[in-house]
Amino acid sequence: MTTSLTSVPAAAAVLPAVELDYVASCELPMPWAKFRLHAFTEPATGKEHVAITLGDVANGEPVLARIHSECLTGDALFSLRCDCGPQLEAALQKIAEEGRGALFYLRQEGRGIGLVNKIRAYQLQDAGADTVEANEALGFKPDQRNYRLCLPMLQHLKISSLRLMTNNPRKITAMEQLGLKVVERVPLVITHNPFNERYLATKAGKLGHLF
Ligand SMILES: Nc1nc2c(ncn2[C@@H]2O[C@H](COP(=O)(O)OP(=O)(O)OP(=O)(O)O)[C@@H](O)[C@H]2O)c(=O)[nH]1
Ligand SMILES: [Zn+2]
Repeated sequence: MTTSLTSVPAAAAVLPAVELDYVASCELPMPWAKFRLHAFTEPATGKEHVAITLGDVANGEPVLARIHSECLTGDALFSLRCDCGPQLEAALQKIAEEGRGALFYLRQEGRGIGLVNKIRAYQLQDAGADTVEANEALGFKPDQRNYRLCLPMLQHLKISSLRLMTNNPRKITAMEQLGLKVVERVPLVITHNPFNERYLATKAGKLGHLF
Protein backbone atom coordinates (compact mmCIF):
# COMPACT_ATOMS: atom_id res chain seq x y z
CA MET A 1 0.00 0.00 0.00
CA THR A 2 1.51 3.36 -1.00
CA THR A 3 0.72 6.75 0.47
CA SER A 4 0.95 9.90 -1.63
CA LEU A 5 3.01 12.59 0.07
CA THR A 6 2.69 15.81 -1.90
CA SER A 7 2.94 19.06 -0.01
CA VAL A 8 4.42 22.50 -0.05
CA PRO A 9 4.66 24.43 3.21
CA ALA A 10 3.93 28.15 3.27
CA ALA A 11 7.62 29.10 3.31
CA ALA A 12 8.24 27.22 0.08
CA ALA A 13 5.00 28.17 -1.65
CA VAL A 14 6.83 29.63 -4.64
CA LEU A 15 8.63 26.36 -5.35
CA PRO A 16 6.97 23.58 -7.33
CA ALA A 17 6.12 20.56 -5.17
CA VAL A 18 7.93 17.25 -5.46
CA GLU A 19 5.60 14.30 -5.07
CA LEU A 20 6.91 11.15 -3.43
CA ASP A 21 5.07 7.99 -2.53
CA TYR A 22 6.02 6.19 0.67
CA VAL A 23 6.20 2.47 -0.03
CA ALA A 24 7.69 0.40 2.81
CA SER A 25 10.16 0.26 5.73
CA CYS A 26 12.39 -2.49 7.05
CA GLU A 27 15.19 -3.11 9.53
CA LEU A 28 18.68 -2.40 8.19
CA PRO A 29 21.48 -3.78 10.37
CA MET A 30 24.79 -2.02 9.67
CA PRO A 31 28.20 -2.35 11.30
CA TRP A 32 27.39 0.50 13.70
CA ALA A 33 23.74 -0.06 14.65
CA LYS A 34 20.46 -1.55 13.55
CA PHE A 35 18.85 1.24 11.50
CA ARG A 36 15.48 1.42 9.74
CA LEU A 37 15.28 1.89 5.98
CA HIS A 38 12.30 3.71 4.43
CA ALA A 39 11.59 3.51 0.70
CA PHE A 40 9.95 6.21 -1.41
CA THR A 41 9.26 6.50 -5.12
CA GLU A 42 9.13 9.66 -7.20
CA PRO A 43 6.40 9.17 -9.81
CA ALA A 44 7.57 12.08 -11.99
CA THR A 45 10.99 10.53 -12.61
CA GLY A 46 10.59 6.89 -11.56
CA LYS A 47 13.51 7.39 -9.15
CA GLU A 48 13.65 5.54 -5.84
CA HIS A 49 14.89 7.40 -2.76
CA VAL A 50 15.54 6.13 0.75
CA ALA A 51 15.72 7.49 4.28
CA ILE A 52 17.66 5.70 7.00
CA THR A 53 16.66 6.38 10.60
CA LEU A 54 17.73 5.41 14.08
CA GLY A 55 15.78 5.95 17.27
CA ASP A 56 12.68 8.05 17.77
CA VAL A 57 13.05 10.84 15.21
CA ALA A 58 9.41 11.94 15.50
CA ASN A 59 9.54 13.19 19.11
CA GLY A 60 10.01 16.88 18.17
CA GLU A 61 13.65 17.17 19.32
CA PRO A 62 16.09 18.39 16.60
CA VAL A 63 17.32 15.43 14.59
CA LEU A 64 20.98 14.82 13.70
CA ALA A 65 20.62 14.50 9.93
CA ARG A 66 22.61 13.98 6.76
CA ILE A 67 21.26 14.79 3.30
CA HIS A 68 23.46 12.69 1.08
CA SER A 69 23.44 12.81 -2.72
CA GLU A 70 24.09 9.58 -4.55
CA CYS A 71 27.66 9.01 -5.70
CA LEU A 72 28.03 5.49 -7.08
CA THR A 73 31.75 5.94 -7.62
CA GLY A 74 32.44 7.24 -4.12
CA ASP A 75 29.74 5.49 -2.06
CA ALA A 76 30.04 2.03 -3.60
CA LEU A 77 33.20 1.85 -5.72
CA PHE A 78 35.75 3.34 -3.30
CA SER A 79 36.67 6.25 -5.64
CA LEU A 80 39.26 8.63 -4.23
CA ARG A 81 38.17 11.42 -6.62
CA CYS A 82 35.71 12.72 -4.00
CA ASP A 83 34.91 12.48 -0.30
CA CYS A 84 31.40 10.96 -0.54
CA GLY A 85 32.16 7.45 0.72
CA PRO A 86 33.94 8.51 3.92
CA GLN A 87 31.25 11.17 4.54
CA LEU A 88 28.47 8.61 4.20
CA GLU A 89 30.20 6.29 6.62
CA ALA A 90 31.06 9.06 9.08
CA ALA A 91 27.47 10.32 9.10
CA LEU A 92 26.02 6.88 9.82
CA GLN A 93 28.64 6.30 12.50
CA LYS A 94 27.82 9.60 14.19
CA ILE A 95 24.09 8.85 14.15
CA ALA A 96 24.85 5.46 15.70
CA GLU A 97 27.02 7.09 18.40
CA GLU A 98 24.14 9.39 19.35
CA GLY A 99 21.58 6.60 19.03
CA ARG A 100 19.24 8.85 17.03
CA GLY A 101 19.23 10.51 13.63
CA ALA A 102 18.32 10.31 9.97
CA LEU A 103 20.15 10.05 6.67
CA PHE A 104 18.40 10.88 3.41
CA TYR A 105 19.95 9.15 0.43
CA LEU A 106 18.83 11.14 -2.60
CA ARG A 107 19.23 9.67 -6.07
CA GLN A 108 20.73 12.86 -7.46
CA GLU A 109 23.91 11.31 -8.78
CA GLY A 110 26.62 13.68 -9.96
CA ARG A 111 25.02 16.76 -8.34
CA GLY A 112 21.92 15.95 -10.36
CA ILE A 113 23.41 15.29 -13.82
CA GLY A 114 23.39 11.48 -13.58
CA LEU A 115 26.13 8.85 -13.55
CA VAL A 116 27.00 8.82 -17.25
CA ASN A 117 27.21 12.62 -17.41
CA LYS A 118 29.35 12.63 -14.26
CA ILE A 119 31.74 10.27 -15.99
CA ARG A 120 31.74 12.62 -19.00
CA ALA A 121 32.58 15.41 -16.55
CA TYR A 122 35.37 13.32 -15.01
CA GLN A 123 36.76 12.77 -18.52
CA LEU A 124 36.90 16.54 -18.99
CA GLN A 125 38.52 16.86 -15.57
CA ASP A 126 41.15 14.31 -16.59
CA ALA A 127 41.94 16.75 -19.43
CA GLY A 128 42.31 19.72 -17.06
CA ALA A 129 38.85 21.16 -16.27
CA ASP A 130 37.70 21.61 -12.68
CA THR A 131 34.34 20.20 -11.49
CA VAL A 132 32.45 23.43 -12.21
CA GLU A 133 34.03 24.00 -15.65
CA ALA A 134 33.31 20.39 -16.62
CA ASN A 135 29.61 20.65 -15.72
CA GLU A 136 29.31 23.91 -17.64
CA ALA A 137 31.09 22.53 -20.70
CA LEU A 138 28.43 19.80 -20.77
CA GLY A 139 25.62 22.38 -20.65
CA PHE A 140 24.72 21.88 -16.98
CA LYS A 141 24.69 24.21 -14.02
CA PRO A 142 27.53 23.58 -11.52
CA ASP A 143 24.98 22.01 -9.16
CA GLN A 144 21.59 20.79 -10.44
CA ARG A 145 20.33 19.25 -7.21
CA ASN A 146 16.81 19.79 -5.90
CA TYR A 147 16.56 19.50 -2.13
CA ARG A 148 12.75 19.83 -2.25
CA LEU A 149 12.89 16.07 -2.63
CA CYS A 150 13.56 15.83 1.09
CA LEU A 151 10.37 17.50 2.16
CA PRO A 152 7.86 14.65 1.73
CA MET A 153 10.32 12.27 3.43
CA LEU A 154 10.87 14.63 6.36
CA GLN A 155 7.13 15.12 6.71
CA HIS A 156 6.47 11.40 6.57
CA LEU A 157 9.00 10.88 9.36
CA LYS A 158 7.59 13.89 11.31
CA ILE A 159 10.94 15.71 11.34
CA SER A 160 10.88 19.52 11.27
CA SER A 161 14.06 20.53 13.10
CA LEU A 162 17.58 19.48 12.08
CA ARG A 163 21.16 19.39 13.23
CA LEU A 164 22.52 19.10 9.73
CA MET A 165 25.78 17.31 8.99
CA THR A 166 27.21 19.23 6.03
CA ASN A 167 29.94 21.57 4.86
CA ASN A 168 27.62 23.07 2.24
CA PRO A 169 25.85 26.26 3.36
CA ARG A 170 23.50 26.08 0.34
CA LYS A 171 21.99 22.92 1.78
CA ILE A 172 21.14 24.79 4.98
CA THR A 173 19.56 27.66 3.04
CA ALA A 174 17.58 25.16 0.95
CA MET A 175 16.21 23.48 4.09
CA GLU A 176 15.27 26.82 5.64
CA GLN A 177 13.51 27.85 2.43
CA LEU A 178 11.44 24.69 2.76
CA GLY A 179 10.25 25.83 6.18
CA LEU A 180 12.51 23.54 8.22
CA LYS A 181 14.51 24.68 11.20
CA VAL A 182 18.28 24.08 11.08
CA VAL A 183 19.39 24.59 14.68
CA GLU A 184 23.00 23.60 14.10
CA ARG A 185 25.48 22.83 11.32
CA VAL A 186 27.57 19.82 12.26
CA PRO A 187 30.77 19.83 10.16
CA LEU A 188 31.63 16.60 8.38
CA VAL A 189 35.07 15.06 8.18
CA ILE A 190 37.02 15.64 5.01
CA THR A 191 39.47 13.03 3.84
CA HIS A 192 42.28 14.48 1.76
CA ASN A 193 44.21 12.36 -0.69
CA PRO A 194 46.35 13.14 -3.76
CA PHE A 195 43.37 12.55 -6.09
CA ASN A 196 40.76 14.80 -4.48
CA GLU A 197 42.81 17.94 -3.69
CA ARG A 198 41.52 19.86 -6.73
CA TYR A 199 37.94 18.67 -6.17
CA LEU A 200 38.05 19.91 -2.57
CA ALA A 201 39.72 23.20 -3.58
CA THR A 202 36.99 23.83 -6.18
CA LYS A 203 34.28 23.06 -3.62
CA ALA A 204 35.79 25.62 -1.26
CA GLY A 205 36.68 28.20 -3.92
CA LYS A 206 33.73 28.05 -6.34
CA LEU A 207 30.89 26.24 -4.56
CA GLY A 208 31.17 27.88 -1.15
CA HIS A 209 31.80 24.79 0.99
CA LEU A 210 33.13 25.46 4.48
CA PHE A 211 36.22 23.46 5.36
N1 LIG B 1 28.90 16.68 -11.68
C1 LIG B 1 29.78 16.26 -10.76
N2 LIG B 1 29.30 15.72 -9.62
C2 LIG B 1 30.20 15.33 -8.71
C3 LIG B 1 31.59 15.45 -8.90
N3 LIG B 1 32.21 14.97 -7.79
C4 LIG B 1 31.22 14.56 -6.96
N4 LIG B 1 30.01 14.76 -7.51
C5 LIG B 1 28.69 14.52 -6.95
O1 LIG B 1 28.50 15.47 -5.93
C6 LIG B 1 27.53 14.97 -5.00
C7 LIG B 1 28.09 15.23 -3.61
O2 LIG B 1 28.12 16.59 -3.45
P1 LIG B 1 29.32 17.41 -2.90
O3 LIG B 1 29.34 18.70 -3.65
O4 LIG B 1 30.58 16.57 -2.87
O5 LIG B 1 28.97 17.68 -1.39
P2 LIG B 1 27.64 18.31 -0.81
O6 LIG B 1 26.63 17.21 -0.70
O7 LIG B 1 27.22 19.51 -1.61
O8 LIG B 1 28.10 18.89 0.56
P3 LIG B 1 28.36 18.14 1.93
O9 LIG B 1 27.03 18.08 2.61
O10 LIG B 1 29.32 18.99 2.64
O11 LIG B 1 28.89 16.78 1.57
C8 LIG B 1 27.31 13.52 -5.35
O12 LIG B 1 26.07 13.42 -6.05
C9 LIG B 1 28.47 13.20 -6.27
O13 LIG B 1 28.14 12.19 -7.21
C10 LIG B 1 32.04 16.03 -10.08
O14 LIG B 1 33.23 16.21 -10.32
N5 LIG B 1 31.11 16.42 -11.00
ZN1 LIG C 1 31.44 11.40 -4.69
